Amino acid sequence: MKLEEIVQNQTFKLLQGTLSCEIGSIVYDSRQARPGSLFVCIKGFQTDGHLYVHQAVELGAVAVLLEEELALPGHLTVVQSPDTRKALSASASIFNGMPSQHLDLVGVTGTNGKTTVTYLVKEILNHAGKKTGLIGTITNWIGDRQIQTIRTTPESVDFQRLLKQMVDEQVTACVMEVSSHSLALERVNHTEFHTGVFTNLTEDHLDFHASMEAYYQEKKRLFTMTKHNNLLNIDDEYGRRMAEELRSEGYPIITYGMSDDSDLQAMDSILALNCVSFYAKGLEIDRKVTLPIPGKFSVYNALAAIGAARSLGIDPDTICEALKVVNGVPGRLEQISEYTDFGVVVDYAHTPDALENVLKTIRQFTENRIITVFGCGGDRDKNKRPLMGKISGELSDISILTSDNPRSEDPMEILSMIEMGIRETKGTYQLIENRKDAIKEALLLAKRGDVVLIAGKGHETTQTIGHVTTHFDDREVARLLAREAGIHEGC
Ligand SMILES: CC(=O)N[C@H]1[C@@H](OP(=O)(O)OP(=O)(O)OC[C@H]2O[C@@H](n3ccc(=O)[nH]c3=O)[C@H](O)[C@@H]2O)O[C@H](CO)[C@@H](O)[C@@H]1O[C@H](C)C(=O)N[C@@H](C)C(=O)N[C@H](CCC(=O)O)C(=O)O
Ligand SMILES: Nc1ncnc2c1ncn2[C@@H]1O[C@H](COP(=O)(O)OP(=O)(O)OP(=O)(O)O)[C@@H](O)[C@H]1O
Ligand SMILES: N[C@H](CCC[C@H](N)C(=O)O)C(=O)O
Ligand SMILES: [Mg+2]
Repeated sequence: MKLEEIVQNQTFKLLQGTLSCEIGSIVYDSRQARPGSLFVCIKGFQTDGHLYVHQAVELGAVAVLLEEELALPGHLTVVQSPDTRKALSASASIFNGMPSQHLDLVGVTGTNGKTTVTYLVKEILNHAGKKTGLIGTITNWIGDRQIQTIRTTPESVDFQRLLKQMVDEQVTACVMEVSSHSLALERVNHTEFHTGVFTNLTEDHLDFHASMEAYYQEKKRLFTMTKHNNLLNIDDEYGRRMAEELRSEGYPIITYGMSDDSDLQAMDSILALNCVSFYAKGLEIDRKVTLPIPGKFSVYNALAAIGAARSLGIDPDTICEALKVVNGVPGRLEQISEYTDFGVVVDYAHTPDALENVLKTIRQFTENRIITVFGCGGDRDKNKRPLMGKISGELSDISILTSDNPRSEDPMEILSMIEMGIRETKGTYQLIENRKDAIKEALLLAKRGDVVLIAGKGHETTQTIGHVTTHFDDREVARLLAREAGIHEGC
């Protein structure tokens, strides 16, 4: 595609060269440049893409889109933009043929529940016989083909390319997680969402967003990009506020929750050990729904999925049949079946709200004590550390504080921040920096009827300490320790 076509609707200044040059790929990382590339310089949080133009040119880039003027070889085309992040997403969308216009795209945002809701929606759409795409934290899917991912919501170039691939492979609907980072960093601009879903908004990512208000405003941006419906959880205070604001701004909304004024309402919920069931009223569902995932929050996730599926025109019978038999989501309330005397559950709760919900859910079904192993990520929101400590102290019988991707921070420093919160409670706790040792200790302490909750890493298969990332999977560790314990007893 010619550069003039790519930048046609953008504000830019041609500094040198010609817009009629042919572009074969768009890259924002100099290391990805190849002959025919357009290299877009992004001023980032860690470094500045302008520093790597020469590497991109050496690798074959023929054009550069930048913010700051640089002295560059005369054969290059150089275009200046006031905001290269915005220019990147606009260019990526045009370059890939505006793929979001050729399939039904559902965007799910909120602090907790995005991955779970996207999995539920995908299962419903599969059940309805649709070839479906999924973009999110654990993995991406094009129909039955799995594609690895490192981001919850990819950078615009990678995102638009993936959507185009889906369109090329006859995917008719895609459901994706839209993180607040992606909204703030313009990753999903120039995208047409069929339906938007808001799960909830609670404390997280305040390292990145200046305040809860800023976090809320970023999330809200998704709902100004939707063509058909916006589904909002009005039992959440931010969801209710968003519904009121969007309604008065003229955007289409559908509300869901347990409140009487919800368009889609869950009534008479039954929360059982391995499932939830409720009567779903509204959106022509009007019947009992069962979901084989426990916890009150599963009722909300199911409502969100039902609403999204109805918005896409899926009939109520298909939705309910699909929900009845859904598979659990990897690393979300995943039980480690090797343990029979006591329960062992791995869950991705890494925010105060998620930890509270998951502990309250487990408490309902625990005969004896809850032993919780958890930590907090380094180089991430520090405010949540004492909050999570307090929640675990109040809702667990024993807490074992340990490392969860300490990244560049001192692991013990993170633990002492969590400890500040737990100290406000009467909870018993230990600090064990090494995560495997911490899990082992919890399993040694566990007695008949207890539940060991290993929280924070869920499906993750790595642990990052300093700049070193090694293989680590809570589920594997728990299974390995079960085998070791078995061998030990056998002797
Ligand atoms: C805060 C944040 O999201 N940062 C993202 C952002 O980084 P950045 O803009 O600061 O980039 P940078 O590293 O300073 O580099 C600047 C530019 O130089 C380029 N560069 C760099 C080195 C080089 O040799 N050549 C080169 O061209 C880089 O490609 C980049 O374009 O853009 C990068 C490229 O897309 C991302 O990799 C990076 O994600 C970082 C690693 C990250 O950890 N992001 C997390 C917080 C994130 O996005 N998480 C959300 C989930 C959150 C949730 O809901 O829970 C997600 O959607 O995944
Ligand atoms: N609707 C919900 N409300 C509150 N907590 C939830 C909800 N759904 C799931 N959780 C809890 O939050 C954890 C994370 O769930 P999930 O992965 O679905 O959320 P997410 O929004 O995708 O998270 P991330 O931002 O890390 O991608 C789960 O392991 C569970 O403990
Ligand atoms: N999407 C979240 C995941 C956190 C998971 C936790 N295990 C950690 O590493 O902090 C984030 O990037 O903040
Ligand atoms: Mg997720």
